[in-house]
Amino acid sequence: MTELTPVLSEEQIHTRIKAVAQKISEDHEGKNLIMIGVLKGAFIFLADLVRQISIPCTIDFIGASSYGKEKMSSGHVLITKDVDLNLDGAHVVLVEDIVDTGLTLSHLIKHLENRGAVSVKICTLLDKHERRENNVPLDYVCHTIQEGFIVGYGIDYAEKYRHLPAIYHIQS
Ligand SMILES: O=P(O)(O)OC[C@H]1O[C@H](OP(=O)(O)OP(=O)(O)O)[C@H](O)[C@@H]1O
Ligand SMILES: Nc1nc2[nH]cnc2c(=O)[nH]1
Ligand SMILES: [Mg+2]
Repeated sequence: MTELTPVLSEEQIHTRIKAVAQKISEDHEGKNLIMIGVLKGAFIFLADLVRQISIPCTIDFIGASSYGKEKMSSGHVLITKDVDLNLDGAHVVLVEDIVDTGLTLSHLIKHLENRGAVSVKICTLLDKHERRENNVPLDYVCHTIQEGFIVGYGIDYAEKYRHLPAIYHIQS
């Protein structure tokens, strides 16, 4: 039987989003800010985060998938959709739902720098420590968790549970 245990409520998520959005806005005052969400998992987080940003910014998405994984990362990152905007001279905030091994991010940071971004900062909803392999610098972190498999608020297990408004541990 599949069991969902609450980890973060909607209120806990939104309180941190407001604080992090304020910090991103302060740090990027006067800069060409592009907020880039990593599909699919970050789609809900990005939508809530940008509505709390108080300076002008543009928005885009990049599609990435660590293929072959169910609850395991395979070690390969595939870019399934590239950014459409021109990144020359841009200050990018790359928005992730969860950082686990760090593999997806380390691949995407290099890719965005190669596309011409002046700076690439990382904003993640969840920083999960358990399986970190790549030491990526996380500039804006909403919540830290140690272990377990998470679903909800954009984050899936086998494409299910993304629609849940809060965050849960899943056990099957
Ligand atoms: O730090 P890592 O070990 O690389 O794992 C984190 C990535 O894994 C998940 O995406 P996934 O590739 O499962 O695709 P999805 O966003 O479409 O669900 C999650 O959304 C992150 O993007
Ligand atoms: N759904 C889900 N995907 C992940 N990808 C890397 N870590 C996780 C996790 O805890 N949950
Ligand atoms: Mg993802």
